[in-house]
Amino acid sequence: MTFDFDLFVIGGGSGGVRAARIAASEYGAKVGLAEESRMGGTCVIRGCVPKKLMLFASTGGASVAEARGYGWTRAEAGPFNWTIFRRKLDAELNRLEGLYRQGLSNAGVTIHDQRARMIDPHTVALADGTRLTSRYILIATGGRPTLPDFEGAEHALISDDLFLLDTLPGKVLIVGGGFIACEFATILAGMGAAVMQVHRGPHVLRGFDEMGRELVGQQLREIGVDLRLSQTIARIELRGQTRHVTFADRSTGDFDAVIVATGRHPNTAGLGAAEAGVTLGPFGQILVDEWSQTNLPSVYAVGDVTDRVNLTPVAIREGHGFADTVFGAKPRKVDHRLVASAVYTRPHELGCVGLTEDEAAKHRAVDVYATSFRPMRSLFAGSEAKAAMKLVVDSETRKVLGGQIFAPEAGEMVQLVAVAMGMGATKEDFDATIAVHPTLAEELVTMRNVTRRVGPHESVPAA
Ligand SMILES: Cc1cc2nc3c(=O)[nH]c(=O)nc-3n(C[C@H](O)[C@H](O)[C@H](O)COP(=O)(O)OP(=O)(O)OC[C@H]3O[C@@H](n4cnc5c(N)ncnc54)[C@H](O)[C@@H]3O)c2cc1C
Ligand SMILES: NC(=O)c1ccc[n+]([C@@H]2O[C@H](COP(=O)([O-])OP(=O)(O)OC[C@H]3O[C@@H](n4cnc5c(N)ncnc54)[C@H](O)[C@@H]3O)[C@@H](O)[C@H]2O)c1
Repeated sequence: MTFDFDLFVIGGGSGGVRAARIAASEYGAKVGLAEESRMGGTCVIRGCVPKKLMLFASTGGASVAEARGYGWTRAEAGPFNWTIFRRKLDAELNRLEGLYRQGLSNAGVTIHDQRARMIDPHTVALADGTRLTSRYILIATGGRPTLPDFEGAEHALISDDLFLLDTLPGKVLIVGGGFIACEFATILAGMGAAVMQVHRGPHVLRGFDEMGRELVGQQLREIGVDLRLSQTIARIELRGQTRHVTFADRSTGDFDAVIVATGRHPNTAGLGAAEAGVTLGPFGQILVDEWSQTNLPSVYAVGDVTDRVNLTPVAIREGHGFADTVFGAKPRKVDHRLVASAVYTRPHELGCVGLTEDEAAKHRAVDVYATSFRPMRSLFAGSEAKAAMKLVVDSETRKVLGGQIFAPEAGEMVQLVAVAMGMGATKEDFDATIAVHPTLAEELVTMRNVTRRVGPHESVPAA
């Protein structure tokens, strides 16, 4: 049987672009790709990249305050100009989108700037009605924000909208306690908005290590966010330009904008995958095996649409692994166990890798090494902000099972801890490493004493 393509990719985000480019440029496959919006997907256009640039912009005030603490007595940030930032942000995203397109074109990928839907295990239909056949189909359609079901939810913004604002709202309500809610509360507070954040649970960042959950919540309050825990939103009413919000406990508040960041779900609605015979999970995710293959031999899926670990580098690795396996005869699975990540809050961010203390202690005896201190740089400038680090160590094998870092640029540090842990480093390997001084990261190799022992040998007191 002949096909129009060897591979047809649905979705031009992190996973889809990488798979298409590698299959075409390294393995000579004839590849088509459909993207219904902008090339680059969530990360480049409405996720990691613009978010981090906004974060950098939001730290101007804090940097200047620190400079004053070092003797630059007349340092003054003045007001933040969103219009100038937006113009530069748009230009940067256009540049990056151009690079993604160029990369695909250079690799010989045929780009279709429209929505695609699956018809059968070898056929897709484009929005203009064109039908195309392919030996393999890769679904890489990502995820979409989940809107909670409350009255007036249509008056709320989602994270996609924040990069397109014409003006910065003065008074903002953020709903949620995950990555996105905590990062945007930090960003908007840094840019000068009055921010209230409501989260239904007792601590932000469900699923993270307790240490980080408590410290991020505390820091949000310290930077001026009015964090309300165990609280939810019941209704939004539009009163002129104002969002009048009623909370679950019947208290009310008026805001210029309400931002909902209550999770994301796999983007499979209207995709035709289920109708074509692909098995979906209960949340609409495409079910795949360790090779990213669905129940249909010709159909694979990578990235957020599979709801494994929803991060850009994971989607990229899955897309690359798929291309190597299917077109390069180099079978490559993705190991999802030791994926490091960071929550970009300020002044300290949270870097995490491996097991949390509670996860590790469920099945084995664990030694926890923890430290908390005021970093030299901010302390000198007059800040009381505390950094914290934790290593979770298997008592028997001495392997480091998890690392938590709450500090400036913790994402940069935890990346390197992940390398050591991937190589199976023990606590003694960390101890044998001579510190770089004076740095924050040296604490990772100088924590000598066990702070506590948890798990099956919990009764044994720490030395
Ligand atoms: C605000 C925010 C901040 C984030 N920050 C980080 C971060 O700091 N670090 C990190 O690692 N991750 C971050 N993420 C997560 C990261 O963006 C995703 O994990 C990553 O983009 C997933 O890549 P993907 O290829 O699976 O999907 P996506 O990048 O979402 O790409 C899917 C693409 O498919 C297109 N599409 C969908 N359906 C169709 C169709 N039927 N036809 C044609 N095209 C279609 C979409 O338009 C989209 O471009 C963030 C996410 C958000 C929302
Ligand atoms: N720095 C990063 O790497 C980064 C940053 C942002 C996003 N992301 C990715 O994007 C994903 C989505 O982020 P997110 O913050 O939207 O999701 P999340 O799953 O991290 O958090 C969702 C939050 O919404 C709350 N929630 C859910 N339903 C609710 C309801 N009905 N009412 C009130 N609260 C409700 C949850 O309790 C939770 O706190 C993340 O899981 C992550 O994979 C990564």
